[in-house]
Amino acid sequence: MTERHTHDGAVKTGLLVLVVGPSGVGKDTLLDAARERLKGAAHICFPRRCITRPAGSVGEVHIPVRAEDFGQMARQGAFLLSWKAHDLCYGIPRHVQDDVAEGKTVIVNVSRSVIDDARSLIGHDQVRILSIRASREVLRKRLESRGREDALDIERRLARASAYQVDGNNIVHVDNDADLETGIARFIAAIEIDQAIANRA
Ligand SMILES: Nc1ncnc2c1ncn2[C@@H]1O[C@H](COP(=O)(O)OP(=O)(O)O)[C@@H](O)[C@H]1O
Ligand SMILES: O=P(O)(O)OC[C@H]1O[C@H](OP(=O)(O)OP(=O)(O)O)[C@H](O)[C@@H]1O
Repeated sequence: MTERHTHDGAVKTGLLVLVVGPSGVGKDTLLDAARERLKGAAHICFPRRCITRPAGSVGEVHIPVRAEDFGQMARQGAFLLSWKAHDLCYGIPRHVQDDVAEGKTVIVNVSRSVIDDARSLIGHDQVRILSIRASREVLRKRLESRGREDALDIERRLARASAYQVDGNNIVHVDNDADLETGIARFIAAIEIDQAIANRA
């Protein structure tokens, strides 16, 4: 277990917080709000993801990577975690492992399919899962309102919603089925619970 001692002697245990949930549930929106509201917490970081999605697309600010370069980057060890979804490739930069080892809390949006990989790489006790939930009807409305995908891609994303079950330990479910401010408050509260647990570690 890696720890970092702050100026007041408090012990900060490194954490990798994985934000997961079906497409359209609100992961990126909640992360953007948390990034803004927690920007004063120096030990909490929200790294950008490498995605083969064109720069400037609707939604998250990501690190654009050309599809023809992604495979080589992965083979060269550029990513701690990587996966394919929605005809895109996603990578979490390798430095995240060092950030956690230095005692930081790192919060990232990942596929449900890589949760066990993260637990194996980082250690079960240092991985927390924030599982964002909303009904299928809400998912459809949000994907349509987002306007980033066409009708076929929306149907494919909705079909994928039930493709994975989130199980194991250190999971906090966050229901994002109400108004946005309520969802943000619940999300921030879940992060603060993780911080309290880490401080007691
Ligand atoms: N609680 C909420 N209430 C209303 N709209 C929301 C809420 N959470 C997210 N949204 C909207 O739903 C859409 C999908 O959110 P997004 O963060 O892109 O989801 P994900 O990253 O999980 O695919 C966006 O247009 C976003 O503004
Ligand atoms: O494997 P799953 O758990 O179904 O997740 C599929 C993908 O959706 C999310 O990405 P992204 O946020 O770019 O897509 P979204 O905004 O449509 O959720 C997540 O980071 C995965 O890359």
